[in-house]
Amino acid sequence: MAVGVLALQGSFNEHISALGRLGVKGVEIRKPEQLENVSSLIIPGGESTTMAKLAEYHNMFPALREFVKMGKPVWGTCAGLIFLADKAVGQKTGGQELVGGLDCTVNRNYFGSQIQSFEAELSVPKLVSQEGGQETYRGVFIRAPAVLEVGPGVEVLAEYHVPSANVLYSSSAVQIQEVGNMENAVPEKKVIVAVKQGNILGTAFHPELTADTRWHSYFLKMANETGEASSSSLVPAIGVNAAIGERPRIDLPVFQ
Ligand SMILES: NC(=O)CC[C@H](N)C(=O)O
Repeated sequence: MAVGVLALQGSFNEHISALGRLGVKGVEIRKPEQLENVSSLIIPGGESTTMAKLAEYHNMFPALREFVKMGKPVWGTCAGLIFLADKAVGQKTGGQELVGGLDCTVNRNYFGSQIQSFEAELSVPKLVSQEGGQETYRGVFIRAPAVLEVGPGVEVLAEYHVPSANVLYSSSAVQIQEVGNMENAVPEKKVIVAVKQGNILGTAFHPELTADTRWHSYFLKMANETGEASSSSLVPAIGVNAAIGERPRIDLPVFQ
Protein backbone atom coordinates (compact mmCIF):
# COMPACT_ATOMS: atom_id res chain seq x y z
CA MET A 1 0.00 0.00 0.00
CA ALA A 2 1.08 3.55 -0.67
CA VAL A 3 2.31 5.97 1.95
CA GLY A 4 -0.15 8.70 2.90
CA VAL A 5 1.01 12.28 3.33
CA LEU A 6 -1.29 14.63 5.19
CA ALA A 7 -1.84 17.37 2.61
CA LEU A 8 -3.75 20.09 4.44
CA GLN A 9 -0.88 22.56 4.62
CA GLY A 10 2.91 22.67 4.65
CA SER A 11 5.60 20.64 2.92
CA PHE A 12 3.53 17.68 1.72
CA ASN A 13 4.71 18.05 -1.90
CA GLU A 14 8.32 17.86 -0.79
CA HIS A 15 7.63 14.64 1.15
CA ILE A 16 5.87 13.11 -1.85
CA SER A 17 8.82 14.05 -4.00
CA ALA A 18 11.31 12.52 -1.51
CA LEU A 19 9.27 9.30 -1.48
CA GLY A 20 9.27 9.40 -5.28
CA ARG A 21 13.06 9.54 -5.29
CA LEU A 22 12.95 6.25 -3.40
CA GLY A 23 10.49 4.78 -5.88
CA VAL A 24 7.53 4.94 -3.49
CA LYS A 25 4.20 6.56 -4.20
CA GLY A 26 2.98 9.15 -1.73
CA VAL A 27 -0.74 9.77 -1.61
CA GLU A 28 -2.19 13.12 -0.55
CA ILE A 29 -4.57 12.75 2.37
CA ARG A 30 -7.19 15.44 2.91
CA LYS A 31 -10.23 13.50 4.09
CA PRO A 32 -10.65 11.02 6.95
CA GLU A 33 -11.81 8.18 4.68
CA GLN A 34 -8.64 8.47 2.56
CA LEU A 35 -6.66 7.12 5.52
CA GLU A 36 -8.26 3.73 4.85
CA ASN A 37 -6.27 3.46 1.63
CA VAL A 38 -2.82 3.88 3.16
CA SER A 39 -0.89 1.79 5.65
CA SER A 40 1.47 4.52 6.90
CA LEU A 41 1.33 8.27 7.13
CA ILE A 42 3.64 11.27 7.08
CA ILE A 43 2.52 14.50 8.74
CA PRO A 44 4.62 17.27 7.18
CA GLY A 45 6.12 20.45 8.52
CA GLY A 46 4.28 23.69 8.17
CA GLU A 47 2.46 25.66 10.81
CA SER A 48 0.84 23.46 13.37
CA THR A 49 -1.90 25.87 14.50
CA THR A 50 -3.08 26.39 10.92
CA MET A 51 -2.76 22.69 10.17
CA ALA A 52 -4.77 21.87 13.30
CA LYS A 53 -7.53 24.30 12.28
CA LEU A 54 -7.71 22.71 8.84
CA ALA A 55 -7.66 19.21 10.34
CA GLU A 56 -10.51 20.18 12.62
CA TYR A 57 -12.46 21.71 9.72
CA HIS A 58 -12.07 18.50 7.72
CA ASN A 59 -12.90 16.36 10.78
CA MET A 60 -9.52 14.60 10.53
CA PHE A 61 -8.66 14.31 14.21
CA PRO A 62 -10.71 11.20 15.14
CA ALA A 63 -9.40 9.32 12.08
CA LEU A 64 -5.81 10.42 12.71
CA ARG A 65 -5.99 9.34 16.36
CA GLU A 66 -7.46 6.01 15.34
CA PHE A 67 -4.67 5.53 12.77
CA VAL A 68 -2.02 6.13 15.44
CA LYS A 69 -3.85 3.96 17.99
CA MET A 70 -3.95 1.07 15.54
CA GLY A 71 -0.15 1.10 15.53
CA LYS A 72 0.18 2.10 11.89
CA PRO A 73 3.52 3.80 11.19
CA VAL A 74 3.29 7.59 11.40
CA TRP A 75 6.10 10.11 11.00
CA GLY A 76 5.76 13.74 11.93
CA THR A 77 8.31 16.31 10.76
CA CYS A 78 8.44 19.64 12.57
CA ALA A 79 4.77 20.76 12.77
CA GLY A 80 3.97 17.05 12.29
CA LEU A 81 6.04 16.22 15.37
CA ILE A 82 4.02 18.79 17.33
CA PHE A 83 0.82 17.12 16.08
CA LEU A 84 1.96 13.74 17.36
CA ALA A 85 3.18 14.88 20.78
CA ASP A 86 0.98 14.15 23.79
CA LYS A 87 1.75 17.63 25.10
CA ALA A 88 2.89 20.90 23.52
CA VAL A 89 3.95 24.09 25.24
CA GLY A 90 4.35 27.52 23.72
CA GLN A 91 1.04 27.27 21.90
CA LYS A 92 -0.97 30.25 20.74
CA THR A 93 -3.66 31.52 23.11
CA GLY A 94 -6.46 28.98 23.26
CA GLY A 95 -4.05 26.16 22.43
CA GLN A 96 -4.50 23.80 19.54
CA GLU A 97 -5.71 20.28 19.14
CA LEU A 98 -3.09 17.54 18.94
CA VAL A 99 -3.30 14.03 17.57
CA GLY A 100 -1.05 12.74 20.35
CA GLY A 101 0.26 9.22 20.80
CA LEU A 102 3.92 10.15 21.21
CA ASP A 103 4.75 10.21 24.91
CA CYS A 104 6.63 13.50 25.01
CA THR A 105 6.35 17.22 25.57
CA VAL A 106 7.41 19.54 22.76
CA ASN A 107 8.04 23.24 22.75
CA ARG A 108 6.45 24.57 19.56
CA ASN A 109 9.00 27.26 18.69
CA TYR A 110 11.86 26.18 20.91
CA PHE A 111 14.58 27.81 18.81
CA GLY A 112 12.80 31.13 18.39
CA SER A 113 11.17 32.87 15.48
CA GLN A 114 11.44 32.30 11.73
CA ILE A 115 14.65 34.34 11.44
CA GLN A 116 16.31 32.08 14.00
CA SER A 117 15.92 29.13 11.64
CA PHE A 118 19.18 27.30 10.96
CA GLU A 119 20.84 24.19 9.57
CA ALA A 120 23.06 21.91 11.62
CA GLU A 121 25.01 18.69 11.26
CA LEU A 122 23.47 16.19 13.66
CA SER A 123 24.96 13.06 15.08
CA VAL A 124 22.54 10.26 14.13
CA PRO A 125 24.12 6.92 15.09
CA LYS A 126 20.90 4.87 14.83
CA LEU A 127 20.12 6.23 11.40
CA VAL A 128 23.67 5.60 10.19
CA SER A 129 23.74 2.07 11.60
CA GLN A 130 20.65 1.23 9.57
CA GLU A 131 20.99 3.39 6.50
CA GLY A 132 24.72 3.89 6.15
CA GLY A 133 26.05 7.03 4.50
CA GLN A 134 27.95 9.80 6.19
CA GLU A 135 28.19 9.97 9.98
CA THR A 136 26.12 13.11 10.36
CA TYR A 137 22.82 14.28 9.00
CA ARG A 138 22.19 17.86 7.97
CA GLY A 139 19.05 19.01 9.76
CA VAL A 140 17.07 21.95 8.42
CA PHE A 141 15.37 23.65 11.37
CA ILE A 142 12.68 26.16 10.38
CA ARG A 143 11.08 27.86 13.39
CA ALA A 144 11.53 24.41 14.77
CA PRO A 145 10.18 22.71 17.86
CA ALA A 146 12.28 20.63 20.25
CA VAL A 147 11.35 17.77 22.51
CA LEU A 148 11.64 18.78 26.17
CA GLU A 149 10.79 15.51 27.87
CA VAL A 150 10.20 11.94 26.78
CA GLY A 151 8.45 9.01 28.43
CA PRO A 152 10.21 5.70 29.13
CA GLY A 153 9.11 4.07 25.87
CA VAL A 154 10.60 6.76 23.68
CA GLU A 155 13.94 6.27 21.97
CA VAL A 156 16.02 9.38 21.31
CA LEU A 157 17.45 9.28 17.78
CA ALA A 158 19.10 12.70 17.62
CA GLU A 159 20.01 15.58 19.87
CA TYR A 160 21.12 19.08 18.98
CA HIS A 161 23.84 20.80 20.92
CA VAL A 162 22.60 24.34 21.39
CA PRO A 163 25.71 26.51 20.92
CA SER A 164 26.76 28.13 24.18
CA ALA A 165 26.31 31.59 22.65
CA ASN A 166 22.59 30.86 22.25
CA VAL A 167 21.71 29.90 25.75
CA LEU A 168 18.20 28.86 26.42
CA TYR A 169 17.20 30.08 29.85
CA SER A 170 13.69 28.78 29.88
CA SER A 171 12.32 25.54 28.52
CA SER A 172 8.71 26.62 28.54
CA ALA A 173 9.02 30.00 26.86
CA VAL A 174 10.63 30.95 23.61
CA GLN A 175 13.61 32.82 24.83
CA ILE A 176 16.98 32.59 23.20
CA GLN A 177 19.36 35.18 24.50
CA GLU A 178 22.70 36.16 23.16
CA VAL A 179 25.46 35.92 25.72
CA GLY A 180 27.98 38.62 24.98
CA ASN A 181 30.04 38.09 28.05
CA MET A 182 31.76 34.75 28.56
CA GLU A 183 31.42 35.03 32.35
CA ASN A 184 27.69 34.55 31.87
CA ALA A 185 28.08 31.67 29.47
CA VAL A 186 26.59 28.43 30.64
CA PRO A 187 27.65 25.02 29.38
CA GLU A 188 26.36 23.84 26.03
CA LYS A 189 22.92 22.37 26.30
CA LYS A 190 21.49 19.40 24.42
CA VAL A 191 17.93 19.16 23.22
CA ILE A 192 16.15 16.22 21.66
CA VAL A 193 15.28 16.64 17.97
CA ALA A 194 14.40 13.13 16.75
CA VAL A 195 12.49 10.39 18.55
CA LYS A 196 10.85 7.04 17.96
CA GLN A 197 8.22 5.29 20.01
CA GLY A 198 7.01 2.01 18.53
CA ASN A 199 5.70 2.93 15.10
CA ILE A 200 5.77 6.68 15.68
CA LEU A 201 8.72 8.66 14.38
CA GLY A 202 9.19 12.37 15.05
CA THR A 203 11.82 14.79 13.75
CA ALA A 204 11.99 18.48 14.68
CA PHE A 205 13.79 19.22 11.41
CA HIS A 206 12.76 18.81 7.75
CA PRO A 207 14.28 15.78 5.96
CA GLU A 208 11.94 16.47 3.04
CA LEU A 209 13.91 19.62 2.24
CA THR A 210 17.26 17.95 1.65
CA ALA A 211 18.60 15.51 -0.92
CA ASP A 212 19.54 13.00 1.80
CA THR A 213 16.72 10.46 1.81
CA ARG A 214 17.93 8.39 4.74
CA TRP A 215 15.09 9.40 7.12
CA HIS A 216 12.51 8.58 4.46
CA SER A 217 14.17 5.25 3.87
CA TYR A 218 14.30 4.62 7.64
CA PHE A 219 10.57 5.35 7.90
CA LEU A 220 9.75 3.11 4.93
CA LYS A 221 11.59 0.26 6.61
CA MET A 222 9.57 0.86 9.79
CA ALA A 223 6.46 0.68 7.62
CA ASN A 224 7.65 -2.49 5.93
CA GLU A 225 8.44 -4.11 9.26
CA THR A 226 4.79 -3.88 10.18
CA GLY A 227 4.26 -6.09 7.13
CA GLU A 228 1.67 -3.84 5.60
CA ALA A 229 3.52 -1.48 3.34
CA SER A 230 4.17 -2.33 -0.26
CA SER A 231 7.31 -4.31 -0.97
CA SER A 232 8.33 -1.62 -3.44
CA SER A 233 9.28 0.44 -0.40
CA LEU A 234 12.27 -1.78 0.20
CA VAL A 235 14.78 0.35 -1.64
CA PRO A 236 18.17 1.52 -0.48
CA ALA A 237 18.59 5.00 0.87
CA ILE A 238 20.32 7.51 -1.34
CA GLY A 239 22.22 9.20 1.43
CA VAL A 240 24.64 12.01 0.81
CA ASN A 241 27.99 10.39 0.05
CA ALA A 242 26.31 7.00 0.17
CA ALA A 243 27.68 6.07 -3.22
CA ILE A 244 31.26 4.93 -3.06
CA GLY A 245 33.64 7.37 -4.60
CA GLU A 246 31.01 10.06 -4.97
CA ARG A 247 32.23 13.54 -4.23
CA PRO A 248 30.44 15.25 -1.34
CA ARG A 249 27.49 17.17 -2.68
CA ILE A 250 26.26 20.39 -1.19
CA ASP A 251 22.99 19.31 0.28
CA LEU A 252 20.86 22.30 -0.59
CA PRO A 253 17.14 22.22 0.04
CA VAL A 254 15.41 20.34 -2.70
CA PHE A 255 12.15 21.48 -4.22
CA GLN A 256 11.13 19.13 -7.02
N1 LIG B 1 8.65 24.30 10.18
C1 LIG B 1 7.67 23.95 10.96
O1 LIG B 1 6.96 22.98 10.74
C2 LIG B 1 7.47 24.88 12.11
C3 LIG B 1 6.45 24.43 13.10
C4 LIG B 1 6.05 25.61 13.96
N2 LIG B 1 6.98 25.82 15.02
C5 LIG B 1 4.65 25.37 14.47
O2 LIG B 1 4.32 25.68 15.51
O3 LIG B 1 3.85 24.87 13.77
